[in-house]
Amino acid sequence: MVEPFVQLAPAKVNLALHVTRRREDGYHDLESLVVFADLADELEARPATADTLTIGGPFGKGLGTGETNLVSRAVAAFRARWPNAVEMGLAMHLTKNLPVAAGIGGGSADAAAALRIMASLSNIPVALADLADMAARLGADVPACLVSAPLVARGVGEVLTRLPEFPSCHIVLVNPLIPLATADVFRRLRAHDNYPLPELPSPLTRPAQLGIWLAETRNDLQPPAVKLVPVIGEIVEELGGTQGCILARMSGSGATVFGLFGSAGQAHQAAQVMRASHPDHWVAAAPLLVS
Ligand SMILES: C[C@@](CO)(OP(=O)(O)O)[C@H](O)COP(=O)(O)OP(=O)(O)OC[C@H]1O[C@@H](n2ccc(N)nc2=O)[C@H](O)[C@@H]1O
Ligand SMILES: Nc1ncnc2c1ncn2[C@@H]1O[C@H](COP(=O)(O)OP(=O)(O)O)[C@@H](O)[C@H]1O
Repeated sequence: MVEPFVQLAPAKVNLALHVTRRREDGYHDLESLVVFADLADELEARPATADTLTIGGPFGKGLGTGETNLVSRAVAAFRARWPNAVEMGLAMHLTKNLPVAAGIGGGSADAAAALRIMASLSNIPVALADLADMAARLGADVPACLVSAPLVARGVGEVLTRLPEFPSCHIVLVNPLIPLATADVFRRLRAHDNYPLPELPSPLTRPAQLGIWLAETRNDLQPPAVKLVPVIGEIVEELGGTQGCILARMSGSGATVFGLFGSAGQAHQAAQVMRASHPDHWVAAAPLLVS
C-alpha cells in the first residue's frame, strides 16, 4: 500500500472583522485579524489512474464530491494552469471534521490543502505568488488558508500581512449546527463603511495585550447574522461569561462563535460548560497555530 500524501486544513477564525467598503462588483472590502486553530479537516492523496474524491468524517454527509467541491475545483484549476506538472492521477480522500458553511472556512482550507498537495507533487517549480493568485480565484479565504498562520487580511482577503509574533492562546468554538450562507449575511448588512482595524501593538506577545486590542474591534457581520440566527447572540453571551474568557465573538459570517482563552485548562473547562448546556451544538477546544 502506497503511503498517502497528507495535508491538514485548519479552521480559520476571524478574531476581528471590519467591513470597510462596498465595492462596485457587489463584494465588500474587509479588514480582518485572522488566526487558525489546531483543529482541521484532513486531505489525503494517493497515486491513481484518474483524479477522484471521496469524503468521510463527521461532517462529510451531503457534501458533493463533484466539480462543486472546492477540493475538485482546486485540483482542476492547478491542472489547467500547469497541465504537465503532476503526471499521475490522484485519489483524494477528505475527512471532514469541520462543520460546513460555518464561518470557519472549512471549504477554503480544503482548497488550500489541495493546492499544497499539488504544488508539493509538481515536477516544475510553482511560485508562491502564482499559487496565491490561483487561491484568490477559488475563494476569498483561500489565500489566507494557504498561509494558515496569524495574519491581517485586507481587500476581499487577497492582501495579506503575516504577523511576526502572536501570543500563545486557546480557542473554544461553538456552532449551533445551523448553516449560514455568507451571501445572506452580507445582504442583511446595513452599515457598509465602518472604520478600519486599529493598529496592532508591536510586539504582540501576551494574551492580555491581544484582549485589550480586540476590545476596540468588532465583527461587523455579527449583528446581521444574529438577526438571521438569534441563538448566535445567546452563545456569545454565555461563552463570554465562562471563566477566563478574554473575548467571545462570531467568526466570519457565522454561525460559529469563538471564545478566546489564555490557557488550555480554561478553554477545556469552558468547552465542558458549553457542551453541558448545549448538547446539540458542535463544541471544540484547541490551541491557536502561532508559527
Ligand atoms: C466572510 C468571510 C470572512 O473570512 O468568511 P466566511 O464566513 O465565509 O468563513 C469571507 O470573506 C467570505 O469569503 P467567501 O466564503 O469566499 O465568500 P463567497 O462565497 O465568495 O461570498 C458569497 C457572497 O457574499 C458576499 N461577499 C462575500 C465576501 C465579501 N468580502 N463581500 C461580500 O459582499 C457576496 O455577495 C458574495 O457573492
Ligand atoms: N470541501 C468543502 N467543504 C465545505 N464546503 C464546501 C466544500 N466544497 C464546497 N463547499 C461549499 O462551500 C460553501 C462554504 O463552505 P465553508 O467553507 O465550510 O463555509 P464558510 O465560508 O462559511 O466558512 C458551502 O456552502 C459548501 O456547499
